[in-house]
Amino acid sequence: MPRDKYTRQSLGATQRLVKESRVLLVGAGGIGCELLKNLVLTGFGEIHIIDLDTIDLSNLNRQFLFRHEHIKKPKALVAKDIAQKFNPNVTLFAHHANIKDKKFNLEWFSGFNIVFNALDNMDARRHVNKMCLAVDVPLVESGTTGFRGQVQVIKKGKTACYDCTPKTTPISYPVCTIRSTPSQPIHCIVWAKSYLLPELFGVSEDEAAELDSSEDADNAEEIKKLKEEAQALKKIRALMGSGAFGKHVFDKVFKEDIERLAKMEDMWRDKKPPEPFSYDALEQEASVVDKAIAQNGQRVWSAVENFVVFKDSLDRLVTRLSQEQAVASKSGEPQPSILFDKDDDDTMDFVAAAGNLRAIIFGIEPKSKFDIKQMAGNIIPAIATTNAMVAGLCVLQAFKVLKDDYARTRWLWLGIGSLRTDQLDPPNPECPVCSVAMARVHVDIEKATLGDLVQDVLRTRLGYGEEVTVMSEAGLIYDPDLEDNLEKKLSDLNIGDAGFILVKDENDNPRVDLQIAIEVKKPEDETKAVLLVEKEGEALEVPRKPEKQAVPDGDQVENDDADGLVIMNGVSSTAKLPAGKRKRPLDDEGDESATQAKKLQGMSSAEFTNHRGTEAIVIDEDDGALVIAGDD
Ligand SMILES: Nc1ncnc2c1ncn2[C@@H]1O[C@H](COP(=O)(O)OP(=O)(O)OP(=O)(O)O)[C@@H](O)[C@H]1O
Ligand SMILES: [Zn+2]
Repeated sequence: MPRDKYTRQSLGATQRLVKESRVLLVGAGGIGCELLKNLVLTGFGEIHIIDLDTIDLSNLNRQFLFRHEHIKKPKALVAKDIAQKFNPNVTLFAHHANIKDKKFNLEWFSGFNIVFNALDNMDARRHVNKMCLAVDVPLVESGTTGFRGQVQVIKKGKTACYDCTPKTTPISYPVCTIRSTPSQPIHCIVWAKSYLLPELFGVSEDEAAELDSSEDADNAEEIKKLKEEAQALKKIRALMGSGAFGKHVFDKVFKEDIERLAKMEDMWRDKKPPEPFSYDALEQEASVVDKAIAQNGQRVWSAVENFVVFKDSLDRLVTRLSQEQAVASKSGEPQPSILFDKDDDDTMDFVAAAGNLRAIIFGIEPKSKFDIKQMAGNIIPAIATTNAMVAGLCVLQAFKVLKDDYARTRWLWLGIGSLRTDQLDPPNPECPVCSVAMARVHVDIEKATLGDLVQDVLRTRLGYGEEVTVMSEAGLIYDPDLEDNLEKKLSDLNIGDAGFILVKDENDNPRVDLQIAIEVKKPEDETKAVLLVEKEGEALEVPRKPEKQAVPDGDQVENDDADGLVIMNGVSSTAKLPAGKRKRPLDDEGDESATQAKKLQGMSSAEFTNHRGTEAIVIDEDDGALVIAGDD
């Protein structure tokens, strides 16, 4: 029986497209391993895998292509070798490299039918987004955080791109919650990590991203007091090195500041006021506690155990800072500071113990060091099944992409126990990446000057007037008052293969911004050093900016309810569904605990910013099989 009998049966005509396709998979980590397996088993003809990393022990629990003997070997190469065994009929290529490497230039990207992102960072995602837009190759973008995940199809001119939606900034907390009225363990942990530790050993609280000052004006009186408190702590910092430093710090933050807060009766009308600690009382009990307790990260420490770890870690940090200061003074380097790092035991012990002492003062449940490490380090566990589901959804979307059926591609949101589908947004007309016109130029890098680009391409070929500015990735390189660079070679201006140039038309009735992708390749017309790449019969024209930018229609997709699906058990309700299928609305709408968990975990993911809460549909077959309505 031919190996592809079943895929042919289930995919029909699409199978030929799959077989003939050339795809790129960026990232061979959690999602990447699952996705590669799916692509190979589905029979995608040629698959390129790229990953810059080597295999680590911690990857083995979910990156199932890797085994213990592969540790320290390149992910891309091992993934290729293992996946190849699943299906000898597909051709695999592995690249152990950074996708941002110049050798992966536009020409290389343009050779793929689809690109899949299975990455873990915004920088690489943005790069791939930009490259795919520049060569008009569709991109299937995906990501997971814990039990949540998403898949987004990106197609130039038809859908929003990765940069069309602003990405959320990391989670922050109001200053007053952290400094005066904590109510949850995370507030005490953030206090220790982003206030106390930096005040004593690092940069000032003003620079801590986790502290949100936007409500300061409403609490002017309290904020003034808090500033005074911080000033007093700075004075104590000057005592570092003296024998009594630890006691000074302790008394300041766990006694005096707390006594001041406890006196503010208004604050404690509905809750128990904080109770200060006595250094001497704890010191008496401490003699029976071994400081090695710090190594027991699973058990929640008692007040006195936290006290011992607090003093011990403070001593370790003081010694370390004074040694680093001595070295810096000798070599004339700037004064060092100690920053929080969850994998640095000294800072981790300090944050755990100080955070717990504060929690006990405010009647908040203390946590184990292990739990505090997760919270302080914003560690969100990677879940193998979430990755697997997201990887499966990527392939389902890819079938529609291959058929050029963008009206049916969807934005998919995997939640806790649910899967929602959403229409893809049209491109955002304000997007700095995809709202601009795009062009490619071939450049003879030995000869080409900025003048060639401005004169031959912008003025002569595209009809730009005098008032034009040109920017490279490093900044402004040309405007009517900055003509010095015109005679310089592009290479001398650090513009090379896979670089981008942004052109802004400053004339009356200006054109939209133009992004020019640079490709180092001798132009076909040998008389030219820079040549615009144009498809035959499709001369590039840069449109004028509309008077008032209207939101374009994009490729409006129909609202096809039956295309939505949710994977869940259970039944209810009726709707526009194929006969024999049943529907019920999502049940994690307004899920407080999920929202809270997301906040606590510092889920900064842009992944969830665009969620519009569309009602989703459950489709169950009577036999329990999942049906994907609308996927023919
Ligand atoms: N610029 C890049 N070029 C190529 N591969 C990249 C680039 N940036 C990230 N990656 C790869 O993308 C993959 C993302 O996978 P994943 O999110 O599972 O991360 P991980 O590093 O394997 O696991 P974790 O971060 O949870 O320890 C990683 O294997 C990483 O090496
Ligand atoms: Zn965009």
